[in-house]
Amino acid sequence: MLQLKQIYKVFNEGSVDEKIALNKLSLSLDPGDFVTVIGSNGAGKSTLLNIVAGRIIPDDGDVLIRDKKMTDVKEFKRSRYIGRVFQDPMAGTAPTLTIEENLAIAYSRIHKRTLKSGVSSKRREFFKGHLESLGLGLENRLQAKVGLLSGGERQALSLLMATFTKPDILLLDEHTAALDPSRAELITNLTKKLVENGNLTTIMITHNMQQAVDLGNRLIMMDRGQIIFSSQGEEKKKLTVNSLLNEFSKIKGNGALSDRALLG
Ligand SMILES: Nc1ncnc2c1ncn2[C@@H]1O[C@H](COP(=O)(O)OP(=O)(O)OP(=O)(O)O)[C@@H](O)[C@H]1O
Repeated sequence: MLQLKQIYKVFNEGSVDEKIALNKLSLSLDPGDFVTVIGSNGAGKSTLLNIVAGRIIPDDGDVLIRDKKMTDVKEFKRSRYIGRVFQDPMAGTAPTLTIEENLAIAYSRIHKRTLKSGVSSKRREFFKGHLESLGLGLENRLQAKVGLLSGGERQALSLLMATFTKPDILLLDEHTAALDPSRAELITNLTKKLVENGNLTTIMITHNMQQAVDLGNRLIMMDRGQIIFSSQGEEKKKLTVNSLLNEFSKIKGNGALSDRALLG
């Protein structure tokens, strides 16, 4: 579904601030793969997502989605293939528009010709059905302005908007990090459900090791622009936070490394 081939990205090349963000990174995801991404600050995790989304163009290497080269496909065009949820609950939705208007915009991303002024009753029922699946009662607040929702509700809506159009790739950029623990748990559970139901190919960055271990069928650890550890299938199911920390210490050759060193 997604292939990243030898992706190389350097910022401020040739200056004292030169930073190799991704160093010939390769990754291949099958349909339905759900990979959690961990790594220290500056490891290149966000750059990776930005390159998949088309926000950043790599200096070298290829991005392929469904075997189609994305090199010349601009970010706004890629949004047809890609759903994304950011850390900031304010980032994925329009506050001055209603819940159903926000959903209509997300829907129009893939069904261009169906964008009309107003929302038809059939479409409204469709939206309601999806909102019900969140279990937050938002299906009864279709006309509420999104700016009035709580951070957790807004992030749940962002998640729904990013997934209900069944994107080829779902990108989750620390999307639970800004929420309080109970809301974060709610969004984590919703993520699990929506990804499983839609069999969505997903990349999720997290600084929460437990979340990285619990979610998905694959896990990668990044450091200095490279994947330094990767686990999947049965092996991934057996991972624990401690075994991951041990793995990181072994690779970095420093037994004294702490959770904090890995998570930044
Ligand atoms: N637009 C940019 N200009 C210059 N340097 C950048 C830019 N974006 C990222 N970098 C640098 O590239 C490296 C990788 O950054 P990136 O944000 O991808 O890391 P990250 O793993 O997501 O880190 P964090 O966990 O702190 O968010 C860092 O050293 C960062 O300072």
